[in-house]
Amino acid sequence: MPSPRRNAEVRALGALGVSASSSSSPSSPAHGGGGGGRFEFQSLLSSRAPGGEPPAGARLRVSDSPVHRRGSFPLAGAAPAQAPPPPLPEEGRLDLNPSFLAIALRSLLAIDLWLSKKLGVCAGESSSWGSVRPLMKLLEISGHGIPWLLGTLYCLSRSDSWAGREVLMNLLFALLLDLLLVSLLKGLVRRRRPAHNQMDMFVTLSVDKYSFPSGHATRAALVSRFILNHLVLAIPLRVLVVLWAFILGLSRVMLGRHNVTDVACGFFLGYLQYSVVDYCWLSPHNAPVLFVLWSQQ
Ligand SMILES: CC(C)=CCC/C(C)=C/CC/C(C)=C/COP(=O)(O)O
Repeated sequence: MPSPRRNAEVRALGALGVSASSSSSPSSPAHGGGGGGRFEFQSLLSSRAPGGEPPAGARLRVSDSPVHRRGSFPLAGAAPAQAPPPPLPEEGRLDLNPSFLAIALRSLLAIDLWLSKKLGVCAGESSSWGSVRPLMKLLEISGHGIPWLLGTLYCLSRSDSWAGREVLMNLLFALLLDLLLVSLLKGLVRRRRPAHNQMDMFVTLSVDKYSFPSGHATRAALVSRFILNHLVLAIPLRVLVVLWAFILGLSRVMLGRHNVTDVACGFFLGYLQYSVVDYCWLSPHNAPVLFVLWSQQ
């Protein structure tokens, strides 16, 4: 009997449109293209007995491709192959032993793309929720880096208390750290924005052609955590801050700017960034240079 684990792996790959062993087109990235290799799940399916006969658990046909037929085992009950197949040459063979983690990640990505497309209801004027698009774009500006940076600088210049200056200086540091980290990650990961996105965003940096992680989501999580921890607000206002962050994140997917994972990871990153800011909290004691402007007045 094939082990349940093997069957599950083969089924999961089938669901993803990947056959466990097949002749693949070199140009097809979904089939590990670029190298023209075949996916040969050797360790899954070819743990043969020393005599060349496959173990009972390996009597599982996963592909009908000619290449695989040559190197695979027949279905249980079918006539056995006349001679054991010659081993595939090492060169040019792409061994792929997908772990459950890899399959889970691929499945997650497939779900991510599907869900993001479904939720992208404001991606264009003609989309099903196209009439809400202007509102979503307004929300987009509310989480943009420029208003937050300029707003913080303005408040800093007007602040007349040390406590206020300290908080604002740390908010400025948080916003700059966020811009830096998001730009670095976008440049490293280079995940393209969804195909249905229209690139009509208000002032962007060059890395903003990439989508992972969502800068709006990191900022929303960072700023809302910052506000909740450093401003004394009535409960309804606190709820409003959390709602703003959540809706801003959702609007990124609805506008077609991001996939769901870009936003989810963005929220997580922004949450972590706040912890870093809190840990490195700047004050006139540990960073007097930053406060020197005011001490001279
Ligand atoms: C000081 C400095 C370099 C300011 C630049 C501010 C700026 C242009 C930020 C870009 C904000 C933006 C468009 C982020 C993209 O957000 P996603 O949610 O689409 O990743």
